[in-house]
Amino acid sequence: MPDLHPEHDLDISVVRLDPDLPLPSYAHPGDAGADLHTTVDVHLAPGERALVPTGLSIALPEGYVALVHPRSGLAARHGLSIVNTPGTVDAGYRGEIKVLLINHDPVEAITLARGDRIAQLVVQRFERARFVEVGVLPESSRGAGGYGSTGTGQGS
Ligand SMILES: O=c1ccn([C@H]2C[C@H](O)[C@@H](COP(=O)(O)OP(=O)(O)OP(=O)(O)O)O2)c(=O)[nH]1
Ligand SMILES: [Mg+2]
Repeated sequence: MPDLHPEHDLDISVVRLDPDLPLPSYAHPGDAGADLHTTVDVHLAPGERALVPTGLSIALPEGYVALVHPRSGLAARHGLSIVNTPGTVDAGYRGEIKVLLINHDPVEAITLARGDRIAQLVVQRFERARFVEVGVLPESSRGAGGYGSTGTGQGS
């Protein structure tokens, strides 16, 4: 798959714990999410969840995080999602990346086969914050408004 901007690519070391399954891969140039595969067959009854192995361990450079996101097609068609979406893979984590899948469909079971694409990994830079305690916060236009404070219509 040709890259849109190969100069922007970031090398990430990957160990395949299951050498028969592929590395994470982007379906199209410019995609944010690289697909992850299950190494096992999975059967999820309605409402059931399972921690599913991907057969991958990675070493992210410091200052990067990998987020495990659901795939929208599986979500729309079958109600498949991730309990802790997005899952957070820390830069120091060397264990196997796992996906906490859940079947949100009220009646249909979901069956996945070893090798199926179950989630997508988005690699991002992040800021490490220093939490500086103060007595009073600077004012802002929003203030403490939230949870629907601006309404649900077309606006003012
Ligand atoms: O969807 C996920 C979420 C996390 N992890 C791995 C990588 C991450 O670095 C580690 C810990 O995740 P998190 O911090 O979300 O879990 P925790 O419950 O806070 O556990 P811990 O106390 O180990 O941080 O588990 C995954 O493989 N998949
Ligand atoms: Mg944690």
